[in-house]
Amino acid sequence: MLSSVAVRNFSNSAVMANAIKNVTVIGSGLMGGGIAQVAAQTGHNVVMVDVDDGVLSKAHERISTSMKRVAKKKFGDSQEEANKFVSDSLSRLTTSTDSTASVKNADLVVEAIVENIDIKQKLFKQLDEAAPEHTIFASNTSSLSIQKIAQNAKRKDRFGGLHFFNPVPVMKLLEVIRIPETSQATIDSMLAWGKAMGKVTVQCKDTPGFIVNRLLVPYYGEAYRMYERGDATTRDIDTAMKLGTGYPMGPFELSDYTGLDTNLFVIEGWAKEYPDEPLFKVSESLRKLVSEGKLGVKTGEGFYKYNK
Ligand SMILES: CCCCCCC[C@H](O)CC(=O)SCCNC(=O)CCNC(=O)[C@H](O)C(C)(C)COP(=O)([O-])OP(=O)([O-])OC[C@H]1O[C@@H](n2cnc3c(N)ncnc32)[C@H](O)[C@@H]1OP(=O)([O-])[O-]
Ligand SMILES: NC(=O)c1ccc[n+]([C@@H]2O[C@H](COP(=O)([O-])OP(=O)(O)OC[C@H]3O[C@@H](n4cnc5c(N)ncnc54)[C@H](O)[C@@H]3O)[C@@H](O)[C@H]2O)c1
Repeated sequence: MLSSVAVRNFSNSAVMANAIKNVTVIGSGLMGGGIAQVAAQTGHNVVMVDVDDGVLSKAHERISTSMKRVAKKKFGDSQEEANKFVSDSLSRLTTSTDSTASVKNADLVVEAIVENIDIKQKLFKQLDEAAPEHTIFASNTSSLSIQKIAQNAKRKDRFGGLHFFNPVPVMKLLEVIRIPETSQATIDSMLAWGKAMGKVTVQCKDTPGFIVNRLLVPYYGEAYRMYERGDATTRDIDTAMKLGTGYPMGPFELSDYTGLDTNLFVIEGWAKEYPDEPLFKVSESLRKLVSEGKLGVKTGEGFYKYNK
């Protein structure tokens, strides 16, 4: 069942025939859980997939908590409407540990599993054999090439990138990425779906980091080096960027928030693939913190300490 907002958005679009109703999200972690949540909230039928029921049950709990926050903001005055929003949204969300069975009715599959090229390629090869002809495949990868992820899938015209931002229920942006083979009909469907999800879409080619992460990596790198040289403290750099440019978090706060292991993994991967690019140089302070298990907010310490 599509929500009235989703229906209105689709009917405004030229791609009504390709409207996406059934969405399968593979991976129920930080990002997959958020994508599944927003898809269910905006009227899509969602199957959320992960490796075991324990992981799925924790994801379901996180989604339910986050939906209550969204509902409180949306229907502040009316507890009844808020409860209805949460229960209606949750009724559209089912879970599965069988990724191939989960795509049988999918119009769109969004992959948000671990950032590993071999595992992603293997998954899409299996899904390509199991999914209906019309199903669009998309990856939410932060740093890998969509073209490489799509390598083993035959449906390259129905393959692209849909890059969401953390926290998904709050961040308005969705990057829509095309590979050379992606058809215009696929791009149109992905753009219309992004709009139905309540996101603002931007389009770009399949280059490292797309738009946001391509700019974020050098920004982080310069901030880390400024701190390493002793030019300014982490606190002062963060304060400067928040009050001087209006960012909600400074580079060290944001690094701790996204996870220093994730940042290091991305930057190291690019440094290896593009050894002549000085903007992708790995920072020693980042390497040291990760080697000490200080991964940011999730471990209670990164560039800063947090109350767990
Ligand atoms: C090295 C390069 C690679 C990096 C790694 C990969 C990066 C990746 O690919 C791309 C990214 O994501 S880049 C990263 C991109 N991300 C950024 O750049 C993030 C930058 N930071 C921000 O935009 C803000 O600091 C936050 C929105 C995180 C928190 O907002 P705040 O005002 O500071 O603090 P607050 O008081 O907590 O929240 C206020 C209200 O927001 C709502 N709400 C919040 N979380 C929610 C949730 N999970 N559910 C539902 N609702 C949620 C809620 O209404 C809450 O009110 P409540 O009364 O408490 O319910
Ligand atoms: N964390 C971020 O800020 C962020 C932002 C944008 C994009 N991304 C990208 O999104 C993807 C997921 O990141 P995350 O932070 O949600 O990771 P995460 O570790 O929180 O979640 C990944 C989930 O995928 C599951 N999984 C692993 N292999 C699987 C398989 N074969 N089948 C089904 N489930 C499987 C894991 O059990 C885990 O629950 C990555 O590609 C990452 O680069 C991350």
